[in-house]
Amino acid sequence: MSTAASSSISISLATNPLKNFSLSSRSSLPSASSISFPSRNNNRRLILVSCTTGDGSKPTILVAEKLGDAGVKLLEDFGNVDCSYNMTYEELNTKISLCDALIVRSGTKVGREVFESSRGRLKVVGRAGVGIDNVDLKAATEFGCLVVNAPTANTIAAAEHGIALLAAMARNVAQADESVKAGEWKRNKYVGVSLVGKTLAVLGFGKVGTEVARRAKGLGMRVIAHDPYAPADRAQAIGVELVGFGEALATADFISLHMPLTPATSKILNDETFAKMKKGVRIVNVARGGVIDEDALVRALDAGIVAQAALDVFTEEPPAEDSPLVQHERVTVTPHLGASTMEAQEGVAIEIAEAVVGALNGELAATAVNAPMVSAEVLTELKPYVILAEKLGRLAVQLVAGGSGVKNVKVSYTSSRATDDLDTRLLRAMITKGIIEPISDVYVNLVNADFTAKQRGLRLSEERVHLDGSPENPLETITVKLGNVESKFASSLSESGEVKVEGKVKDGVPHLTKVGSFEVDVTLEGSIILCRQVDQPGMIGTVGSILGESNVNVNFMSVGRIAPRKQAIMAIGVDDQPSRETLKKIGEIPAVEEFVFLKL
Ligand SMILES: NC(=O)c1ccc[n+]([C@@H]2O[C@H](COP(=O)([O-])OP(=O)(O)OC[C@H]3O[C@@H](n4cnc5c(N)ncnc54)[C@H](O)[C@@H]3O)[C@@H](O)[C@H]2O)c1
Ligand SMILES: O=C(O)[C@H](O)COP(=O)(O)O
Repeated sequence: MSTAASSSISISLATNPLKNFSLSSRSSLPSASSISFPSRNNNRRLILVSCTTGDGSKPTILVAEKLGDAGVKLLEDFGNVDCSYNMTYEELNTKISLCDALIVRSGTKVGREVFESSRGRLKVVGRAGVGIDNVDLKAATEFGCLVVNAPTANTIAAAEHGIALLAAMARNVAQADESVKAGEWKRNKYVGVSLVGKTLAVLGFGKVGTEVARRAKGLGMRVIAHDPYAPADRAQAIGVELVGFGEALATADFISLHMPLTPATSKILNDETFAKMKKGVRIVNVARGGVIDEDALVRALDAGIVAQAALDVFTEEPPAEDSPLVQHERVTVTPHLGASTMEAQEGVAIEIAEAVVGALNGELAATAVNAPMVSAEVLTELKPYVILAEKLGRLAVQLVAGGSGVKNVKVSYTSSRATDDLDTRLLRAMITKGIIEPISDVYVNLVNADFTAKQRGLRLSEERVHLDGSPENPLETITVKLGNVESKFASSLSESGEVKVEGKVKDGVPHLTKVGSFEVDVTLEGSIILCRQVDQPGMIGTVGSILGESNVNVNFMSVGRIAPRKQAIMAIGVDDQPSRETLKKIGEIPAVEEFVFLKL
């Protein structure tokens, strides 16, 4: 048992002390213990999103497009795997309500209807590849569904395909092949152009763009690149000059596209931008069809601005058979083969299977697309604070009369470390989870916490307060205050009228250290009974006996008081849920002015 004196004397108590008690619980909630944390030496396991199925049954993983055998095997070792290729959108929407995870490539649209039809069961979408333009990320986030991709395993394959198309286009390989097979021998017609000494503009200097640039340098080309987000030193290191978009267009003999399809890059090559290119430019696209206005490309080909194009990707896949672009004599096409090497497909399958299994285990792969990433080291250090954050949110909301009225949340983090060192996204998400879940049937995780808070009109403001002292711990205290609410336990109100709870981590264990203006000290395990009483001898014994008689195990007790024989708060940690009858007996102790039972 520990006793703490209140640091603040001015507590406003109701003139007619409330004698109330309330049972607040939601036993079906996922508990903080379902969150798993990475070991320090496993860098791939980075953050948490509680994706576990909850009832202990094996998860069902729907694989909607051909996935390499090694990946399927990994999935089968973990869950029930349903490989259903070539489903219609309607079939997918029907099946999805029975699935915990879905794995797709670029050929499956994962729209809002998929998340709606899953009715909350779908916890992770794995994109076996890079581009996630076929997944409705906004809808996924709203539904708390994690999206992971496999961003690295097909980089080389895509770059090699880009180079293959570049060389094939320059030397008319596809056209000449078709001609010879048709019985012709037209050596003069298929004279090509050389690559050496020509300028290649790489648009999108990310993973694939960089590998294309490296290979093009090896072919003796001058390589420039445009990418507003690429670091200059990476370009410099391989002898590539980063230039503005206009300069890239105006100087390139060849343009190779390697940016993602986003609202900003959609139809980035259009009538206006084609007009700025060198006459006779040649274009390769292994990124996404949508980055080119395909009608404008046909016009530019016909006008002689673009001499040739080599395309692996199209706005609609497959494109219409009679597409003037596909049928154009000076256009070389492949059916989205960039990632299609044996090696890349095995790699992608393993990469995505590991990420999906990790997510279903309650971890998050380093390749999360719609959730913040926190390094393994930070996560390990923050682990007890994450639990503290959720429990403080859970306690605070249960202290509010009619908890659903909570709109204003103020969170204060004190730390003796530099305040900008503290990444609070994880803590904020867990406080939100703690506040929202006890008063709704919404499942909150790291993916949808901010969205859910916004949707419910919950305004959460955070402040980081620097304390002098040893920066050994990432945090000293976390305080959660709920403003503009009425409390069902008047003593939990701060001087400024907010429901206030404060906690800290002691020896790795989260503790409640303050309620309103009263200091307490109780571990945040099991459930808590808070009693306000007139401080007098025998109170602890009286309450302890009532609980003991009902076989309720007390794990911790703490009393915080204003002054001897004045108001005090007794915090009692209990392992078991007391019956209503037991709680009623506590409420009937004459010195008890108000009390509340809170489930963690
Ligand atoms: N054809 C295929 O089979 C195939 C295979 C792999 C990748 N891809 C596609 O290739 C593209 C690139 O893949 P990656 O792995 O290199 O991705 P990446 O994220 O590593 O690189 C994309 C780069 O594009 C840059 N970018 C974003 N907006 C831009 C803009 N407006 N202008 C210029 N650059 C911009 C980004 O800063 C980033 O550096 C993606 O669209 C991906 O889907 C296609
Ligand atoms: O974005 C990608 O990874 C590529 O376009 C590959 O797509 P795929 O998985 O459909 O081959």
